[in-house]
Amino acid sequence: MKHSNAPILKAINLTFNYPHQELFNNLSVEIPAGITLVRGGDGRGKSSLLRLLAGDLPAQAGELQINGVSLNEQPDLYRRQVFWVDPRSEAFDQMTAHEYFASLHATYPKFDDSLLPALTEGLSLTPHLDKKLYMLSTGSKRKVWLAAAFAAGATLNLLDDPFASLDKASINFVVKMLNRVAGNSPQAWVIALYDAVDGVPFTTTIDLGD
Ligand SMILES: Nc1ncnc2c1ncn2[C@@H]1O[C@H](COP(=O)(O)OP(=O)(O)OP(=O)(O)O)[C@@H](O)[C@H]1O
Repeated sequence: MKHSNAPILKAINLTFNYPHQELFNNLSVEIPAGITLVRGGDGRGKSSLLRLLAGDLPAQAGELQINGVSLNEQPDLYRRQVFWVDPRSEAFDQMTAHEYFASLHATYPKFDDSLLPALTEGLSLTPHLDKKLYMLSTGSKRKVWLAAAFAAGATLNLLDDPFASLDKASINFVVKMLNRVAGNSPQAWVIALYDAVDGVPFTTTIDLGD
């Protein structure tokens, strides 16, 4: 048996539709280690698919498993394997970035503080670490989520439009980090984008159409 080739996430016959917007009917996908691109035009359901995989949006039918742990049967254990933040979240607004990072240890036992100085430096976040998140610009707040993702050590990492609102230097840094984590074989990274970007080593594409 080649365990290393087993998919990290299995979605089986997922169905999710909004009342006036059909999105997914019996969608089955397997996500391996490495970087998976979820691509699609405006409104094709990229964000909704990430939220479904995170266990944030409940599917109307179907099954999700990460390394054999079922979202339906063991929701807490499933969610602890996932790093996901809705980029527009205001849930952590009263925390500083430092406090937010510290709060993640409870959920992610592999959260690696030793990575934070290089991550915050690479994303030019260092001057903002002691500000409450509501004080940060959209781009800086998105950088906090990105730094957290790269430090969390979660099995499945879901990034919604990770280059949005970022300056060029930070985009280059995120591309560099994605190249680094692409080889972390127990980890899967799922990245929702309008289209592929140069320099990111995608291994799999889930195409939601234009
Ligand atoms: N809460 C909701 N109620 C009803 N329809 C919704 C809701 N949220 C999203 N939709 C619709 O579902 C579709 C998919 O939305 P979603 O945000 O998942 O798409 P997306 O591919 O991420 O698009 P974008 O990149 O434009 O955000 C869109 O047509 C959107 O208008």
